[in-house]
Amino acid sequence: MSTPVITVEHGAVGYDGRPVLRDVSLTVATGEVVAVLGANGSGKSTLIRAVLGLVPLSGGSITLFDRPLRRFRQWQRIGYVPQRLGAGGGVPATVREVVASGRLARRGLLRPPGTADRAAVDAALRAVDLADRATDPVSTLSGGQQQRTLIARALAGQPELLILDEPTAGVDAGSQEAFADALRDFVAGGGTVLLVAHELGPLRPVISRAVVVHEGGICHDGSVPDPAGHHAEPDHDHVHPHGPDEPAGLWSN
Ligand SMILES: Nc1ncnc2c1ncn2[C@@H]1O[C@H](COP(=O)(O)OP(=O)(O)OP(=O)(O)O)[C@@H](O)[C@H]1O
Repeated sequence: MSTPVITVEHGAVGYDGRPVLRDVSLTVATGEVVAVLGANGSGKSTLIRAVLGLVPLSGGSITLFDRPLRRFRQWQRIGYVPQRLGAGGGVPATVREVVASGRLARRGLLRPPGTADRAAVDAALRAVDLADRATDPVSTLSGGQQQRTLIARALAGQPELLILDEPTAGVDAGSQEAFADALRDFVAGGGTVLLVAHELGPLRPVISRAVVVHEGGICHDGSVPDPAGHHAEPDHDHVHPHGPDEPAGLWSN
């Protein structure tokens, strides 16, 4: 069995005393691409925020790279792309500047960027297919390209684990394909991915495992279940086995 990158054991989280996650256990091993699926408000974002230490656990434990979360200090090993954060926001930064900011945790604020920093930024821009837009202001990009800029920023830090909250929500088809390719390359290079998604679309073949969150617990952990109405899609190939415990429809809106 490969090394666990994330281990959540009996994790519980509540907001203002209201339980949102209860008794959640999850292990993500090196090289896996795990999709966290579930209906709106089921607790998907809360789960990944807990893994990142952004919300405290009210019960259970989490380890990252075999270290207890409270003692984990090597945050440069993790790249995080939060939900719907506009990269533009009126800031006149170029795509390259935003991506280069992903190097800060590695090189520190006071040291000027070196050859390795520039090479990592170039590689991240290529990975998301935005090298030709590097000198453009982020505000001139489409929503999907802005999202790819944020993914490139995370990749520029050369993380071992990428955590993404709805990376393809509202993103055009071209950007979704580019993102799927970038994930494939990242995993081929030894990376591990945990992402929240509603629609998998072009990501589906890249996902190695799906975890479905339902009412604060994990109700499915295994192969990617069919979304509600998926059979109606024109490209549905009708070859998926339907297990008895398959929570069809639980991860639709
Ligand atoms: N900071 C917060 N304070 C209080 N309640 C919160 C907070 N963040 C989330 N919640 C509540 O916790 C529950 C789970 O939210 P969460 O964002 O984890 O769900 P989700 O599955 O990611 O939903 P979505 O698909 O809509 O993003 C919801 O009822 C939400 O309203």
